[in-house]
Amino acid sequence: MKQFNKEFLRDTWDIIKPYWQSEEKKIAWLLLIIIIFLNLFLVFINVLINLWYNEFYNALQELNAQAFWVAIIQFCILAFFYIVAAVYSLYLNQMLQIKWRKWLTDKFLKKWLDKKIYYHLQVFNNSTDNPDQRISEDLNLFVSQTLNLSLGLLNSVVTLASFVGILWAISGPLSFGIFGYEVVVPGYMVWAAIFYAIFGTWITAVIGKPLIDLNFKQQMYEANFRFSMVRIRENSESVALYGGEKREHKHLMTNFFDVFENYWKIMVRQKMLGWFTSGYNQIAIIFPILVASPRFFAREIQLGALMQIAQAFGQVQSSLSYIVNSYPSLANWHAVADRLRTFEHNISFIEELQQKNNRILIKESENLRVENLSILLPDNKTPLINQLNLSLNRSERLLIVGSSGIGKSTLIRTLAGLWPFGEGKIFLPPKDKLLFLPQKPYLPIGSLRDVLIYPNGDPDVSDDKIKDLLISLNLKHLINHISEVNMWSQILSLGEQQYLAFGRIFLQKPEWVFMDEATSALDEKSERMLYDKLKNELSNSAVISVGHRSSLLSYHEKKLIILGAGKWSLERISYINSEKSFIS
Ligand SMILES: Nc1ncnc2c1ncn2[C@@H]1O[C@H](COP(=O)(O)OP(=O)(O)OP(=O)(O)O)[C@@H](O)[C@H]1O
Repeated sequence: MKQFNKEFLRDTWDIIKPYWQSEEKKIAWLLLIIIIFLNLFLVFINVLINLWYNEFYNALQELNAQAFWVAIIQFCILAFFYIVAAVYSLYLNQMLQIKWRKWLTDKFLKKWLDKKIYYHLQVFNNSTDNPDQRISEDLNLFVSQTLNLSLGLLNSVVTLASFVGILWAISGPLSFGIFGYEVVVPGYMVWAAIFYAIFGTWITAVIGKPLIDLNFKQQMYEANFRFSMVRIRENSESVALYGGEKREHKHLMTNFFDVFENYWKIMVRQKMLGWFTSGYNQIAIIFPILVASPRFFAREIQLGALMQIAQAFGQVQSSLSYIVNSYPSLANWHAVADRLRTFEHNISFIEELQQKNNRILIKESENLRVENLSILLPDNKTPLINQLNLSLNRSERLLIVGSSGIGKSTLIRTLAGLWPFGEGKIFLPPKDKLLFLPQKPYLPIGSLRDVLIYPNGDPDVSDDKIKDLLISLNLKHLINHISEVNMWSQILSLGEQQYLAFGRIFLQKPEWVFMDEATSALDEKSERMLYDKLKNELSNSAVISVGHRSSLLSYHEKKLIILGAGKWSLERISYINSEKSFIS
């Protein structure tokens, strides 16, 4: 098993502890205490049922009908309390699990989405595979396994302690002669149960050990297989246009082959285990009676005591087995906790990276001002832009140009506070006055209304206003679908998506608009229409655009040319005449 060292325990405790000290701590502790109480109560009823065995079977042996009926009524009462406690123990346990999971999910989601960590994890730290899986599956497993393992162990220890005493008291000593000596084994049934349980669980562990690793791999292979299909779904059009079905099919079947092959290994292993555990469990029914029978036939004990011994033996053996068997469960729990720990460590790594690289100072101000801004690649050496200085008022418009891959988007990323590599100062108006439109228009899953008000628009904006906007954006055919929830990014053309993204500007009216090739999929006429509308409706808003087309020049007053190797030049765009032709 992986090591339960100090570091592991400290990190795992750090994941467990906060919930029990949070604002939900009262209800959490109350639920936990009730669950523990119910578990102990169940053990107590088991002890009473064990005593009942004695009376019931003695009544049968003595053909005592009255005692028989009294025992039946006693059993009904015990069974009633057992059922109520068992049902509520499970119900409250699940309630605690889902509450704890909800709290942890919220915490992890916050951490992941806070300070753009999700973005930086993806771009700068590839070792965090599938954060989605960590937050959905691993948190679920962690919570359920932590509770079930600790409660299961508590239950087993208390059961073991209660029944070892009973078994010791009722089993009596076994005496036999060996080489002429009289050997007396006190409480011999206890030793028999310990021997039986340890033997059984040891063999189970030996046969079942490879299953831990196999089950872990099965989860991973299933996730890979699922993810490959999700990728096809997301890129269905591209795959269809390329006609890549054969290649995809082959790839999916290669992925599925891992699932198949691993499952086959699990099957074979489980069959081996099945031979043993079925036999072991069957023998467990007869074994204690067999071992206790000499005293029964010697008339030292009655049928009642014999059955009581058998039941107590079963309890001791099964709780001991649980404790020894918790080995694979603990290994599984360790693996889950490890994945959550690495996730947390990677988040801290990114936070450190952000701190270390915070040589780009971003401060609030009324207008945009950039002072001595140098932007580097993530190697922290290769320059994209050196010592950039520029300023922009609210009424000005800046066009950023340069060849592909030269660093235009990276400058926008830096202004947005996403790019940590470099140094210098950026003075920017407050975040709620800015709107960034990225190169790939992002349409969240939801209605067209949700798409348009994303991320911070007014949710109560009237349908009429949205309809008018859609009409003005040449999207009249969408006005009857305003409230239709859909994956719009899969339905609308790229140009239509850029229209919608642009629509956000007219609806949300930001004072500062940053656009990274936000009209690249539109024809020149549509692009002009949008920029004209922008000029008319948001005449007091500053615009910073990245673009390749010369037709964009007429909508801007300044031009920043990024030349490569850190070089740049900033120029004022001057009109030659009013016929929309320009030199810069
Ligand atoms: N996460 C990253 N890790 C390493 N290099 C990166 C990363 N992101 C961008 N780059 C590199 O930075 C350079 C500038 O990229 P950027 O996206 O800013 O170019 P661009 O001028 O916007 O290009 P285009 O006009 O094609 O959109 C490119 O060489 C790119 O490969």
